[in-house]
Amino acid sequence: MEILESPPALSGALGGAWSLRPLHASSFCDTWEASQGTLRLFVKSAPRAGAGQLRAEADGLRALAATGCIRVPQVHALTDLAGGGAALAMEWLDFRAPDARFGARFGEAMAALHAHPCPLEPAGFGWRGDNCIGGTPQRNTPLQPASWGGWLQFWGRSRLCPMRDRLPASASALREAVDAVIERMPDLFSDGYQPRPALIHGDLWQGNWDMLADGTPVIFDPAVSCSDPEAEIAMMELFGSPPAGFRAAYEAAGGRWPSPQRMKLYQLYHLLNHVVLFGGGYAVQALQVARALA
Ligand SMILES: Nc1ncnc2c1ncn2[C@@H]1O[C@H](COP(=O)(O)OP(=O)(O)OP(=O)(O)O)[C@@H](O)[C@H]1O
Repeated sequence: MEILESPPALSGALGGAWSLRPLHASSFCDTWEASQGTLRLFVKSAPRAGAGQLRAEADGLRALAATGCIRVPQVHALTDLAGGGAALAMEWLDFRAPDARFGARFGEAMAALHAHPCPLEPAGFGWRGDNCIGGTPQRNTPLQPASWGGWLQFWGRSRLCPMRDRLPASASALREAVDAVIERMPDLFSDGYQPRPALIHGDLWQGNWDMLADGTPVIFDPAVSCSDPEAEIAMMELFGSPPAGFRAAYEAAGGRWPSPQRMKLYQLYHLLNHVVLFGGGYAVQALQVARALA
């Protein structure tokens, strides 16, 4: 992606006199290191098309920070840019390679987040606004009651169905398999598990967590919602895996690992998203998972 915002314009939008160093461009935004004296910020800027995604990211970071359970970059400013764009400035964080005890600290922090009371009022599944998963819009229309039945409806209506509808026309077998999974969903809870809504990061692949110099785990680039926490673990297990020691600490602190069937159910959503975004071999993998569940 080309750099869309000129450094002087962005510096002005952030309050002036910032020295800006371009870092990289993702599918929807540019990233910058902004410095002013000893103050450093990590800044994302996006044109109109990506501005909503940045606003949702800021909202998600603030919601995660408000739980007090896990470290996220603090939002410094969310600013409008000319032409309907937006810039999200957050504190600059220096990461280190995870140490031997990192997984345990991370597992404890995630268990605390998943045990934290659902911030939606009244409690339910979804979120106060839609956001994006990767570059794909994610529907979060809140759904009460916060019961097992409510969760099944939410995962069907707001997760699997919208993603199924975005599949390419050529993916008719996959669409049918997804429909069969939706029908079968109640059977995947025959162990009596009753999910309750908790705030989850929502997109916790290996590229969205790291460690600070003092050992503190940090999560960033969220796609939050109030969901079954098992869905978070399933995502962590899909692309890469949680660090050594995570699972033992997570379970010791009261977190629950998904059953093999629900692991697949929740991973299917992200695999479908990868078919939508990248196509190719993800369609084969998604079809295998869907057929194994249906
Ligand atoms: N607050 C921060 N301070 C310093 N570096 C950061 C910060 N947040 C993220 N980074 C670095 O920038 C990289 C990209 O961040 P992030 O995932 O939020 O951006 P993105 O544009 O959505 O990227 P991608 O498209 O790769 O997901 C991260 O992998 C991390 O190394």
